[in-house]
Amino acid sequence: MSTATPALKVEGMHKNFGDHEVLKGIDMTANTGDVISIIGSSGSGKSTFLRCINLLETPDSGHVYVHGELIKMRALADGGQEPADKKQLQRIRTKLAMVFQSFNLWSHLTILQNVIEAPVHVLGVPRKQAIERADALLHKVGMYERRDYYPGHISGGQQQRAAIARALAIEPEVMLFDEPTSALDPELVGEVLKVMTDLAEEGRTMLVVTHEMGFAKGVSNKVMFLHQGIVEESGNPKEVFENPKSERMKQFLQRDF
Ligand SMILES: Nc1ncnc2c1ncn2[C@@H]1O[C@H](COP(=O)(O)OP(=O)(O)OP(=O)(O)O)[C@@H](O)[C@H]1O
Repeated sequence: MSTATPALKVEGMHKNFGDHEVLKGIDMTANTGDVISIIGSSGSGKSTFLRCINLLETPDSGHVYVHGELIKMRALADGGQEPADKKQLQRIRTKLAMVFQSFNLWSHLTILQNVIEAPVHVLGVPRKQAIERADALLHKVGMYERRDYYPGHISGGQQQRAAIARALAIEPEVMLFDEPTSALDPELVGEVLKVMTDLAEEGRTMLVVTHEMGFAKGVSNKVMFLHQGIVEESGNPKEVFENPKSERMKQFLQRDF
């Protein structure tokens, strides 16, 4: 058992949308190098959980620690909460890179410009140095040849690989992937999963919301199965897929993916 500070720790996360309680107290620990697949049926709260970690959505309660540092929140009169320290949040967000289902590249910027945007304008990296690093990352994801293209002129798989290079460019401690292959045509899924598998093998810490059971089973070292906003089952993929304990997990696995 590792005694090192976890890369990411979540305690008791709750989130409501109106009367709908979407997250009902989620706990999670990601150690450095963990690749955690978050699986579950549509609407179980997977994306909401990921978005509450980097505060794209504000959790109603719960604690998030990034490398031991608590993201400070303050209570609101209506019972919710909000980030208490904008500067801290901005700094912590640079440690948590997000890759979205729909890529979210800036359409008016070339691929290279997309990748250097945050390093230059948020982190203050000198432009020349940012370009050198971006070029190396674009090589890594097989997108160097397309560095001067605009997102609208390349395939979805290429856009997603560029988005992964953009996420890597801030040198994050944890990468959050929100269904990164769900918007892709089936023939383009493999190229993105290949890049993600390479990152996993390099020892990157990754949380991946996914419907790709091959990835969850074969690449991740931990699996978290959400059902109606609770962690119904979690463990290593072998345990969870080959010897599921909960009836819900058994039913989920019988589905046709
Ligand atoms: N901004 C929002 N406002 C209101 N309801 C929301 C919002 N975002 C999510 N929800 C609701 O919260 C529930 C969980 O959604 P979420 O996207 O987290 O599920 P999911 O497990 O990621 O599903 P999927 O696999 O279909 O993406 C759903 O019922 C959804 O309609």
